[in-house]
Amino acid sequence: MPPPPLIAFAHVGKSFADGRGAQPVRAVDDVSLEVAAGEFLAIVGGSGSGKTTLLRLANRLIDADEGTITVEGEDISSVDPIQLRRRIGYVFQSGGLFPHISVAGNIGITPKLQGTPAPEIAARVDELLDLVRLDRALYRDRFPHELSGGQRQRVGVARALAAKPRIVLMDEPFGALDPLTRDALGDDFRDLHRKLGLTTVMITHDMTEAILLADRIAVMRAGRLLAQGTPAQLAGSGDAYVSELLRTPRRQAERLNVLLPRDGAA
Ligand SMILES: Nc1ncnc2c1ncn2[C@@H]1O[C@H](COP(=O)(O)OP(=O)(O)OP(=O)(O)O)[C@@H](O)[C@H]1O
Repeated sequence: MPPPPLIAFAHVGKSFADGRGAQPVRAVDDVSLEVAAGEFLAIVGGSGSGKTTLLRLANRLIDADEGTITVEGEDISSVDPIQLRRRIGYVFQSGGLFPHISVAGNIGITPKLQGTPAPEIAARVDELLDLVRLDRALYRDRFPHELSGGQRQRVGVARALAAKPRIVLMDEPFGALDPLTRDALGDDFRDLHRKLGLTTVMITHDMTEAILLADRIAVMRAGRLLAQGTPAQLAGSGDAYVSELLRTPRRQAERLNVLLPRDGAA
């Protein structure tokens, strides 16, 4: 028998009141999705398709209207949200760092809230800076505004890992970065995912990034889960929207093959 999934959504729905008296927005609509232990899942979809809402439902930043979500086998509706969030690392789109707290303070914030003694926090911060490949001496005492976008995201990843979670949720973590930094950070995170035995769910707009980093991809549109599977399974899904999403990486790969000679072949 396969091991039970680490995260499971079963017929999950979430609507938001419009606020102007119009119909509520159906942000997530009857989504059933399982994430296995050790898996790297990407959620891909256009703006407003419900990706962030689905992610935030998993750590109870918001609560579902319908359906059941289990994390490590527990129905999260009966788990204290603060405890739950300490078991799940969360990386925000633009780092989400506290601007008036140093890099070390940002990374150590969860252990501090958990009452970890200061020397242990300091050691953990150094370990995490090494893990995300930021020079301790240079970056430990800087403030977020003294960092590049890529460095901020590295700190965001370190902070998400501080309480040693098994699960990491990432909301478009590399979206705002230049392509080289994005590539380097994606590769580094993929290595961390493997080395630490994490289970990762990452939102991205970019199908190419999803194909390159994730084991499996879930495609959302208008709150619904349209398709899920490995890139090869998606390619065979036959869904017109999924085919459209796959067209760009495919065309780019073909064009690059023609235009860009391999090293030494020019
Ligand atoms: N707190 C909220 N109140 C009202 N409507 C909301 C709220 N959060 C999300 N929505 C609506 O729910 C829908 C899904 O939003 P969501 O942020 O989940 O999409 P997304 O796929 O993550 O989009 P993006 O890629 O632009 O971040 C959108 O129509 C959005 O306007």
